[in-house]
Amino acid sequence: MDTRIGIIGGSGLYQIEGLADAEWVGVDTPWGHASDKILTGTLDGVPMAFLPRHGRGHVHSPSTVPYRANIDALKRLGVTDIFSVSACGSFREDLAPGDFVIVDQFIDRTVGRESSFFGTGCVAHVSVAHPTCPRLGDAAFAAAKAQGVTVHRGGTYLAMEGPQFSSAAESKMYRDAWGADVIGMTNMPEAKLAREAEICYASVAMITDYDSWHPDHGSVDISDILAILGGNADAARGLVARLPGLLGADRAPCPHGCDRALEFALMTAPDHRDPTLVAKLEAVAGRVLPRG
Ligand SMILES: CSC[C@H]1O[C@H](OP(=O)(O)O)[C@H](O)[C@@H]1O
Ligand SMILES: Nc1ncnc2[nH]cnc12
Repeated sequence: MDTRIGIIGGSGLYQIEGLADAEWVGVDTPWGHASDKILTGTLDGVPMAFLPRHGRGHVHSPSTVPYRANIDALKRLGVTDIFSVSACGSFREDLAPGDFVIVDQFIDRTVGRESSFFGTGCVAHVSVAHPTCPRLGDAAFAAAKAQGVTVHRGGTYLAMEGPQFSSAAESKMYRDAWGADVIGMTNMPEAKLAREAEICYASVAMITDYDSWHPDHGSVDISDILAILGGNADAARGLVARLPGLLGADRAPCPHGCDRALEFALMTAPDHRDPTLVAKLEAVAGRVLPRG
């Protein structure tokens, strides 16, 4: 199988440079429009697909990002491995603004977002006990190190609904009682949907602030975040540019099974499946859902 790397760029990362045969392509999905067109091309001989999560010009809020359409569109383009890049607040003194964290766990506090491709007429249960792919995490960590940024391997990302930032009480609870390391508004349900679509997923958190718990730092403020993001954009693009060289063009099956997540996940008996939903699932679950 061939590698195709998908990059979902978060706040401050709306395009990447250096792709050969670069082209912004629109992809139709049964889940609606993706956040934007997708920038396709190759880098070091590896096919790439870049999607700005909020759209160019930052049109979508964390709550209105079309997460299902985004993952479906990347799957349709043949993406095998997704790297998410996100701005995040920090709950730890040693995760300082400007640092990168390779997230490996999530606490999902989002509400009211469509968080599954499956449902009535085609029920499936995938495991997200380990929601990120260690192979991609290793690559992101190595790329960040080579880029010269301060990077931390592993951390728990609390996904909140937003768009408002947390209260000081929430911030302290997430940190002290729940043990979260970083906070953002977008990696859920994105990571869950990538797992359902059998795409490996890793998350690079760019720390922009100490949220609102730190006694020596004021409450999180968007102007501080933008200043850090501006300084980080080149490092994020440099990290991305190193990924094709680390992953290579040929892809073996994922040793952690991300690309076989649906193997035993389907619950609905074949003769009870809703043909309309099954048709919508063609891209993300066609491997395990043969159509008559
Ligand atoms: C610009 S601060 C808040 C905003 O930034 C993060 O988005 P992303 O994960 O796409 O980088 C955060 O989750 C909020 O959506
Ligand atoms: N403190 C914070 N809370 C939620 N999302 C963020 N994105 C960047 N900083 C954040």
